[in-house]
Amino acid sequence: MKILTADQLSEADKITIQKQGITSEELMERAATLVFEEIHKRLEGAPIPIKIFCGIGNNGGDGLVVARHLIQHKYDVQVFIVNYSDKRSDDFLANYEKLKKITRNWPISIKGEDDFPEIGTGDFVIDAIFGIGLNRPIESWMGKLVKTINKSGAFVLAVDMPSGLFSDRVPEKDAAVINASYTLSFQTPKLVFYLPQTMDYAGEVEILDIGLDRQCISESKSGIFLIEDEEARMFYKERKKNSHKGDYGNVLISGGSYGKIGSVLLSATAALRTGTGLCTLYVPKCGYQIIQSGLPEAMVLTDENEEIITNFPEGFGADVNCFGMGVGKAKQTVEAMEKFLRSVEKPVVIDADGLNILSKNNELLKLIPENSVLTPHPGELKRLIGEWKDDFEKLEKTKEFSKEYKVTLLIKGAHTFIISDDEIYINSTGNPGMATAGSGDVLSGVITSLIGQKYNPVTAAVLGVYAHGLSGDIAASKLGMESVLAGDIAKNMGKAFKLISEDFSGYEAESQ
Ligand SMILES: NC(=O)C1=CN([C@@H]2O[C@H](COP(=O)(O)OP(=O)(O)OC[C@H]3O[C@@H](n4cnc5c(N)ncnc54)[C@H](OP(=O)(O)O)[C@@H]3O)[C@@H](O)[C@H]2O)[C@H](O)CC1
Ligand SMILES: [K+]
Repeated sequence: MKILTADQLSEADKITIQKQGITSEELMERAATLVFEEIHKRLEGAPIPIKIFCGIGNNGGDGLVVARHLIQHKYDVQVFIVNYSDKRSDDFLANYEKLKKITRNWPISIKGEDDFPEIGTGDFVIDAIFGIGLNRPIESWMGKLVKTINKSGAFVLAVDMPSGLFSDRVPEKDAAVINASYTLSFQTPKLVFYLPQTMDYAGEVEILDIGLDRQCISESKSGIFLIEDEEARMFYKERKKNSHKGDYGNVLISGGSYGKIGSVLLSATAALRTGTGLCTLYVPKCGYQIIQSGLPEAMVLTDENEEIITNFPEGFGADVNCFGMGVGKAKQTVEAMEKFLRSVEKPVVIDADGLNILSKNNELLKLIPENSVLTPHPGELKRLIGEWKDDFEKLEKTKEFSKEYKVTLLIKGAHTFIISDDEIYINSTGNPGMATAGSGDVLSGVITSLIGQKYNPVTAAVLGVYAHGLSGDIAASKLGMESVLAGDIAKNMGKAFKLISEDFSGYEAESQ
């Protein structure tokens, strides 16, 4: 799903009104009715106290529409108008009048701290103070109101955006921003729902299709995409009946050192479980028996050194190479990596210590073949591209790096970002159970495997991250998050691809 900016959404808003021949009030009614329906579906008429805080713009207008429907369905509702200015929007005013006609319990105006209501843990708060129209930090008594709501312990549902959260920048430290439990957002996801510094404000996010003009959305220029089941299925290529192992890639994974042979074993297991035809590992001598007995399906080549990699096999001719997990940073290993980079022409996958070697030996960067995939976690990324001020700058600097060296980079996290040139793909699968040793080694194996199966490297990275997360979700649904091991992520890969290629209903049924 495409991610649009606030300006693009406002534009789509106008074009929709024009093309569909509706008024903006009708569009508000449509959007906010969907919010009501979602709430009604969950509350099923429960008599809990609902407090709706409405601003005086269109986000506030949405709040008034939701209030009207809830009252008409006999919910216990009190509306508060956060009366910070006289500049009320037309649609706010129209809905204010409509609300007054259906209830004697008129909205209460809040003009300062003295008007703040008591808010308790048992309340259901709807935040409709500001949406995508926020253009400056929330200040004075309004800021205190936001902080009071946050401290109340009530369940907070944000309409479109948590108030105080900008769609295009990170709030200042101590800024007043609603900490929503749940956000129902209109039409497209917003980038800030997925960035580590801002994602917690939104809580759980659901996107409501409010029927904005499809053509306008598809023509809106955006380089940011949320990757969900639909996209993953689009990328997936079925295995042909008339095929053999040579069609699915000859992969060489080089890595490991004494005490870290498990990293390569995990990568290779993941590559084979992702469908690789032939998998060879290049490891120090000490890894030979471990690999042969741990993964008989893999072939092993050993370095002349017992404990570290000091060389790179010449003329092996793999379809794709992966280098780095567990290799350490010894001088001879750096030389081996240089030899590796000089000897390969096709895109490679570089992970872990391979990345740390690159950040310490910048002259190697220009040797990386075009279209290669680099898979850093945030610490490794920082060593590669330098410090960043905030998540937005992190994205910009990563894009610059990607353009300069013509590579795809991952930024691993709760939502892994895949960055290639000017495009950003945000992954939607995965869970905190995957924050475990070796999880990254498995991911490198999956991406390497997909490149070997002739996916282009960007698609391999996007689909690989998605499948890795989905496999982790399957593992967590069986084992519980705490018990997920990296090996479980590799083990469930087939099931993940089965879901991607078939349909997701089975997974939903199983995880309940
Ligand atoms: N686009 C859609 O798909 C639809 C959106 N809807 C809803 O509309 C809001 C956006 O509404 P808008 O009126 O543009 O903006 P807000 O309600 O978020 O804000 C209202 C005005 O408040 C002023 N402002 C901004 N920041 C602050 C602040 N920190 N303190 C005080 N005042 C502030 C600003 O006006 P100024 O003239 O003072 O700059 C805003 O314009 C969207 O989020 C949806 O909820 C439709 O209902 C359906 C379609
Ligand atoms: K809001």
